[in-house]
Amino acid sequence: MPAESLEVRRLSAGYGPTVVLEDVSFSVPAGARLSILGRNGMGKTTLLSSLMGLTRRYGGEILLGGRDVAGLKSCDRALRGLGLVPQTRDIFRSLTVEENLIAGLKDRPRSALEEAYEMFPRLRERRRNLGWQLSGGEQQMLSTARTILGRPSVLLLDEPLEGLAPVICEELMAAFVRLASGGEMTILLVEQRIESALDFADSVLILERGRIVWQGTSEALRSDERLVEQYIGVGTVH
Ligand SMILES: Nc1ncnc2c1ncn2[C@@H]1O[C@H](COP(=O)(O)OP(=O)(O)OP(=O)(O)O)[C@@H](O)[C@H]1O
Repeated sequence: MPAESLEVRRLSAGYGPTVVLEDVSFSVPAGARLSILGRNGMGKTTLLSSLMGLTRRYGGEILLGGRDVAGLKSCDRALRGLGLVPQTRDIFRSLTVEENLIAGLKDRPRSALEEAYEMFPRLRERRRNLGWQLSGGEQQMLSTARTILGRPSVLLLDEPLEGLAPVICEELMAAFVRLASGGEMTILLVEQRIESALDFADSVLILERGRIVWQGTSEALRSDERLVEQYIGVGTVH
């Protein structure tokens, strides 16, 4: 499935009676890369979960390739092309690495597993190990690889670098950039490391208490230290 555009219009969502996201609107062209920033607890994970249909929606539209998927169940959104790599690394702990990857293939041939092993050689070495036997970083690799194997048209990444060694982080970010620039996927990234987030993305949005307080290009944010300090709470971005 090639990359598709994503447009979110006035989305409000939360958990049970608690509204977390309010009136969130943004759009990402097909094949573009967006980073979502904000301090802890500001709603970044809730935004990705809401796009995937895992929260309660109070209002708004989610247009994937121009068609509203907001009324669809999570599994149907996945079939339409949305793919989430959650912060919780939801791998099957009692299945092997290879069985986990096979579960992500959807209707693709088994030979496609090679793509995952090329991206993460460590997973090939551990392909007969069970999910629970993997380190945190390896679980992160497996969760990411399994979602990418399904070839989503819009990929949602929730802190995919957590627990990975710096050299693997760099390789992984380069792989994400290639997937987007090759027109294969549109990518939304939640990432705490602001430098990685800015290096990765064309554009950025900042969430504060469930609302978008700033949207613009990575370059514009990089050159405005005041904004970074105000909304993200860190100093200079180099
Ligand atoms: N399952 C849930 N039920 C009720 N409230 C929740 C639930 N998950 C998150 N929240 C609340 O929603 C708000 C936003 O949380 P969220 O996890 O989306 O923030 P975040 O920006 O991703 O934070 P972090 O950077 O720490 O991961 C917080 O106030 C949090 O307490």
